[in-house]
Amino acid sequence: MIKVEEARKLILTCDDRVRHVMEVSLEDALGYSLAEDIISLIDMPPFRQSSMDGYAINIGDSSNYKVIGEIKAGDNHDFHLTSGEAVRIYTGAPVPDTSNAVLIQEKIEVEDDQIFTEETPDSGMNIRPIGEQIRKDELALKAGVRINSAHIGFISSVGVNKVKVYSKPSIAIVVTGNELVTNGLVLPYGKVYESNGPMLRSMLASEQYNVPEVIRVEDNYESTIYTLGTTISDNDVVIITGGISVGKYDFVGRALKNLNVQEIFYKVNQKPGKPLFYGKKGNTSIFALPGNPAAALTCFYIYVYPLLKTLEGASKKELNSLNLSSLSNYNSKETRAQFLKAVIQEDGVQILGGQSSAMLSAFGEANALIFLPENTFNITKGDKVKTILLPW
Ligand SMILES: Nc1nc2c(c(=O)[nH]1)N[C@H]1C(S)=C(S)[C@@H](COP(=O)(O)OP(=O)(O)OC[C@H]3O[C@@H](n4cnc5c(N)ncnc54)[C@H](O)[C@@H]3O)O[C@H]1N2
Ligand code: MOO
Repeated sequence: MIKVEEARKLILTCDDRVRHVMEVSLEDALGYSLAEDIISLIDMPPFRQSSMDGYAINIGDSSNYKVIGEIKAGDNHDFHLTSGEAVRIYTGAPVPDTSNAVLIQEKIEVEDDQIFTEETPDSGMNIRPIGEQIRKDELALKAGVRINSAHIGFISSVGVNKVKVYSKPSIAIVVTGNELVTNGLVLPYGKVYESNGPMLRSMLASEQYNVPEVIRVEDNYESTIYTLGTTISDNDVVIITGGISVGKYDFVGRALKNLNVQEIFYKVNQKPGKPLFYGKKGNTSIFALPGNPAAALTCFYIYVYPLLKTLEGASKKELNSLNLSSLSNYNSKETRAQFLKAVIQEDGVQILGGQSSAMLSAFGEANALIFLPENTFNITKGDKVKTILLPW
């Protein structure tokens, strides 16, 4: 059985396919990874900008200033201020070249066209210099950045409205099992509601992937071969759940062999998710996740997620992790590496109850997975543990 660390390395290193680049408008760019550096088209801010509502002054010798005009945000007129003169100004408005400070209005007394201040103004105060954030032709975002909403705002502010990005992989979800019933229908004895499909679809949606319809396949060798054969030839990534263990009616492994899928690894020394399979056929990556729902979701985060990020050209491929103090004592006889559902609190991380790979209730409560390496039998409160942050 392969170790978690080796399996993760294989995921991150075994893909060398050429990625397709396309140009999208900024409003469609959320969740795509940049295929090229973004260079600022302008200085930002483009002019000396007031950061407060108040008075732009030309610092004089006394605390009195004469107000000679007004500049609002968006105005395009300049004033020539001499020492001791001021203009009324508002946040975001251009500060005249002849002004060297902005006084906030709360600290000003006004009488007709005269203002008085008790402040001793510092040169440059409350004025954002030209290019304070970024200069024209400077690097705004590096290729490989996965575009979030802040990036869209930032790129927009520097005048860029189209970006080159890598296209997203096409993904199929196949769930296997005679026992699966669509949620909303009557549940006969011996059956369970199909939950892996909706869970993985929503996971893909939340990460801005194209969301496929879930494909169902019964526990039958021929139909498993047929369904997997077509989905593998039509997609970049196929995510299968269930039927990958060793039972007589677990047909996924045998079907993948029949379809000449190259096994990269099968079975990882971990809990949950021991029977995880990862393989390739041509340029298609195939994951067979264990059917147990919490095992499937854990394997998604730890293995499928970094592969998807690799395929879409993102430079950051894995979930963030921190070393945090455990708030719980934990004992186990497990020799496999473990991923434990956990909640990060202000002063550390708490291990949740309900760790069974068949149970999703604790996963819903969790915001992190604690990773315990192989042969970790005891965790004592205060021990540092590797804590992987879930992206929700
Ligand atoms: N003799 C052994 N038996 C098992 C082993 C083993 O090493 N030797 N490994 C166990 C482990 S660990 C896991 S995990 C499971 C994985 O089995 P499969 O991947 O073949 O999954 P299934 O048997 O098809 O299903 C397991 C469980 O999950 C439920 N399930 C499956 N798909 C869905 C779905 N889409 N929605 C909701 N629930 C689903 C299914 O009904 C089963 O209860 O094997 C152990 N066995
Ligand atoms: O790999 Mo299984 O997930 O321990 O039930």
